[in-house]
Amino acid sequence: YTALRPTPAAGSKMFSSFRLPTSLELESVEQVSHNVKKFRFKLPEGVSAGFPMTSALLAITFPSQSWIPVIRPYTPISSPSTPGYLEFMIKRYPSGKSSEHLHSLRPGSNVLFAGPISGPKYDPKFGHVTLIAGGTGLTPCYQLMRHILKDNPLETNTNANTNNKNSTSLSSSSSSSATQIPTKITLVIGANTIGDILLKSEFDEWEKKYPDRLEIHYCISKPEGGPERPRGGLDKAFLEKTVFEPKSESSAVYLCGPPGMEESLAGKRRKGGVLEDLGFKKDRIFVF
Ligand SMILES: Cc1cc2nc3c(=O)[nH]c(=O)nc-3n(C[C@H](O)[C@H](O)[C@H](O)COP(=O)(O)OP(=O)(O)OC[C@H]3O[C@@H](n4cnc5c(N)ncnc54)[C@H](O)[C@@H]3O)c2cc1C
Repeated sequence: YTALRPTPAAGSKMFSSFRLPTSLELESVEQVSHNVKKFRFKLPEGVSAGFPMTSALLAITFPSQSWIPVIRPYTPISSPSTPGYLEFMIKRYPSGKSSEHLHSLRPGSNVLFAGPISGPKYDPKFGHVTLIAGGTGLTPCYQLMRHILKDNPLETNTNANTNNKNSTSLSSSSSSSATQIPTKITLVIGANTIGDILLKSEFDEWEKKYPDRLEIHYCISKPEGGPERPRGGLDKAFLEKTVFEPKSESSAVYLCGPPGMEESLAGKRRKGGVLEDLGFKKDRIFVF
């Protein structure tokens, strides 16, 4: 997987190779919804983030009421190969030690970052990737999607795969085929309201730009003007209707969301769970 580490431009350095926690200056803050802000931190000149897929960085903060540092992982939404800055989408939790502190910061403040810490690996041989996200669980899914669709648009997939709902054929062999098949993506998003969906305009744009590679399903628990769905709407019945046939050797699923959602889909202590019931292989179920 080291091949997935982005190649820096000649002469540039990578933040992820810094050994010690590094203080970064907050360049700008944008309120994107009632409880989410987008933060842009300056990277030193000529330095790109350079983290491997998938990764998060650790923010080390010192909220005023806390005498020990608070350390929390956050997923950069900016490209690892873009020099000059790092961006995050961060939700404020009521009484959240780290998130309330970060939301109180103004441009010019500094935050200490360490890492990266590695999340689940991504293999370009996956012909079809299903991403299931609840709440801020969208940020790692966004990071991986951007990598698959944009940063590495011409990845080679040598395993034949099932790429549409009507096809149930398995990869007939793992041997290479001459054709290059770009990885397809199904994204399933769970949120309270449409307004709570982070990065919605980016997803809309990608859906238009990559109609043959990307399909997005929304599971909204409080739809405007419609009946409320019970909490935990990302259940077996919903996924059965939306997720592609996961029977191919090259299908993988990644999920990130509240602990209850992860447990129900990936199983308690990763045993059983809805995704296995739906036919995903255990070693192809990844939790961020
Ligand atoms: C790998 C990884 C990547 C992450 N990336 C992001 C990201 O890009 N953006 C982002 O906003 N967050 C992200 N998180 C979550 C983040 O690390 C913190 O957990 C979150 O900001 C809350 O920390 P806190 O100190 O503010 O809250 P705490 O002081 O730890 O908790 C305060 C209250 O909030 C509740 N709470 C805390 N976290 C959650 C949660 N995830 N879901 C529901 N309730 C919660 C707690 O139950 C508690 O009641 C990520 C987490 C992981 C593990």
